[in-house]
Amino acid sequence: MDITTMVFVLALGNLALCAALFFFEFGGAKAPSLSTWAISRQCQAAGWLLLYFRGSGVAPDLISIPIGYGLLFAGVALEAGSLWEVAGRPRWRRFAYPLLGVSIAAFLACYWLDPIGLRVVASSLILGGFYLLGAAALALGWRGGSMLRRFLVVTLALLSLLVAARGILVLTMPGGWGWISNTLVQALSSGAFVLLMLLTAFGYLLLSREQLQQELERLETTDALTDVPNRRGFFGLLAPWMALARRPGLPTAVVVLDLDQFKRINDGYGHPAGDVVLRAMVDTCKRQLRDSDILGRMAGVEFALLLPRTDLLDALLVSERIRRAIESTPVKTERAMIKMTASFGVTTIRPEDTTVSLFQRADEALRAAKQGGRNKVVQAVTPVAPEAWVAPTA
Ligand SMILES: Nc1nc2c(ncn2[C@@H]2O[C@H](COP(=O)(O)OP(=O)(O)OP(=O)(O)O)[C@@H](O)[C@H]2O)c(=O)[nH]1
Repeated sequence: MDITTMVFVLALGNLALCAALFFFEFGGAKAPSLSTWAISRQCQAAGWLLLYFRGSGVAPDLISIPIGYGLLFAGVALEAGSLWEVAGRPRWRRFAYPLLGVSIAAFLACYWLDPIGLRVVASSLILGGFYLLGAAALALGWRGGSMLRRFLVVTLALLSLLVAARGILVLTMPGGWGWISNTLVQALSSGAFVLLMLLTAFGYLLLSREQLQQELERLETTDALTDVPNRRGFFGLLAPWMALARRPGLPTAVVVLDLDQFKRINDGYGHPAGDVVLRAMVDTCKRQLRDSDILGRMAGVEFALLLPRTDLLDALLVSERIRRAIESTPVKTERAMIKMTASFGVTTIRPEDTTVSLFQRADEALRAAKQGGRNKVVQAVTPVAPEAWVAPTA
């Protein structure tokens, strides 16, 4: 395949991607990285198309080269940017735009000085460099990353180096290096562009799908509003401590807490304000807990605390500390400073406990706290051991 056909393939490939993205239903919440990526594809499609018109003699060099390459640089820079966005670095524009400006200026200077040799050097190094930046963004998630991500990092890096190698070879050995002629490197670099187009497209889409899958899995066990384990997540984390309670050693405490008269907050200030209060309450609780303690949202405004290696007395002290912290930390919302309180039911896991009996006991204590006037910490009633029970005498 000659170079002009290769460039045509690149233009058509990118145009096809643009068309698919145009008809893709973004929905209400359009991911910023996806919009950036769509724009990057449009720039690349336009750039390659202009270079194809130049190759087939339709567009004059003076227009097609600066504009065509400018669009290509912008497209590849934005593509790298969308990968930085996916990697959780939304401020990539601060660096990418100045770098793109400098790159275009350097390319124009090289083109003006030497329309063939230096132009090839500059374009290869700039494009290879931007692709390498995209690979670097993916490499940030190497540790703990999937095999797909690692494969993409390695192949993108190798192909980027192949693209840049053309520029380095032209610069250092204009006549080629042994059997590695410039024509061969040019063909390889064009092939690399096609592979880069396919790999970045499939890679980006598969990585997005992978991220979505991970987020769905996370949401199965995490409460979306407060970002703490939900009922299912909490029970999962509780299971090993239930098993451990059958062995001798320090007990593990479980506390159930419920915000008092929350309906009033919702009715008085609105549901969004209620959500703000819930999030703030979780922050307040977390500040009072150890790293090993676990806070979970059981339902509505009821939360549970798992305090490993904590006896009843310490659990009561922790609960009292949290109660006071909640009471003395009004939450700032758009409409008002909202004060709130919470009630607590405290118990420890017993060897014979099931999750049902454990929570029944804690819930009873919580109910007692509510009935006793709210904003209270109440410990669960300890059952009387059969041997300690003495029948009353008549
Ligand atoms: N804003 C907001 N409100 C919630 C959420 N989940 C549950 N609620 C509300 O929280 C209130 C909980 O009310 P209850 O626990 O029945 O009673 P309460 O008003 O808190 O009174 P006591 O528990 O008896 O002190 C209900 O009005 C729910 O609609 C949520 O995610 N966000």
